[in-house]
Amino acid sequence: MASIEIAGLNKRFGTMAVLKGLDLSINDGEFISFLGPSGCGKSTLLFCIAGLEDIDEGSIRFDNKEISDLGPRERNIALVFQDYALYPHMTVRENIAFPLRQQKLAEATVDKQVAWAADVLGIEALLDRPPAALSGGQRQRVAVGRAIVRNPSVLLMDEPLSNLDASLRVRMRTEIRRLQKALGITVIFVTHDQEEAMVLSDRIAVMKDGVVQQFAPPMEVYSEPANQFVAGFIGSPQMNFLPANLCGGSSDQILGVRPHDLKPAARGNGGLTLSGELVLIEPAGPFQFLDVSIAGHVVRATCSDASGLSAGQSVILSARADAVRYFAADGGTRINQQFLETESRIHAV
Ligand SMILES: Nc1ncnc2c1ncn2[C@@H]1O[C@H](COP(=O)(O)OP(=O)(O)OP(=O)(O)O)[C@@H](O)[C@H]1O
Repeated sequence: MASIEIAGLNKRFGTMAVLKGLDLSINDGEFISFLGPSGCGKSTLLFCIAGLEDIDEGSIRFDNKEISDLGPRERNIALVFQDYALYPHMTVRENIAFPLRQQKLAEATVDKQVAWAADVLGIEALLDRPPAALSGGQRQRVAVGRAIVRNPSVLLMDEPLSNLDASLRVRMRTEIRRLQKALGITVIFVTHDQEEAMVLSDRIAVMKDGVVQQFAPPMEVYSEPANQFVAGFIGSPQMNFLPANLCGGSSDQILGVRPHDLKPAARGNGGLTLSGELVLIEPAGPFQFLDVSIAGHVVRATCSDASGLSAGQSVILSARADAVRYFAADGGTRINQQFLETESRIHAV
């Protein structure tokens, strides 16, 4: 277990700046996700923490000790990759024991630690099998077993679930969270899957173009996004964005409202009211999504019963005032402004 302090971290590949002055402070025992679109620098940041990539400027501290000049083996970290990287010619037992044998620990200690890791992960029955005789989920458990067997200070995971099918991913993420809580270990988890980051993490670092856009607990990132990029990246379906002046606001602002907060209504309900033409009804299990065209902008709303609605008709959509967010049209920074209702906010098609 360790706390991690990253300050002023810059990383370049040739002339390309990939990490740009990153600062992050991670508490001992926290589960942190690095989340962002492909190429934003998540894996590079993870590899810098692991010692697999050198940094150009800045510092990385574990428990207040500078480690950026140490090699990977001296950092007491463990890495789990997407492809598990198990040794095919070794049994599960030998795979898990491998990092301990490299440390030249006594065989009795190796046996005890392997038995402990196998017990924690529920894979005792698999110990004598080769990796080829395991399912994807079992291989993933073995990779985690090999990572935790030497009690690392920090567990670094680079998209560890992305090779698994959807239902197994959901099961394995619950297991990873349970394991992390049981061990109290600091985990950094790289993913581009926002749902995975939301359910697993104590805090999420949302990244774009080598810069951390926001570092906060999942619900804060969702409800109080720092900027339009975060607001659009977190939440599915994506937050609706409209020029604020369409709804009586300022022309240098963008108004944002989530589909789940926008519902059809017989008339305005005192919050944001929009009217437009219903273009599409999309069933989504217990509710339906409605796509509504408003002055050339299609917004998405949610409805629990669309039986009285059909494409082509006019609809009124309503959201509570406190569900509305504002962003600067130039740069996207969040503007901390309350939605104030006025008649002019009702937009007729
Ligand atoms: N060894 C390297 N040499 C040169 N450029 C690199 C190297 N590794 C990564 N990059 C570049 O650095 C940028 C960040 O890559 P990185 O793998 O960190 O992104 P990522 O957010 O993890 O993306 P993904 O989700 O696709 O894995 C990308 O533009 C990538 O092409």
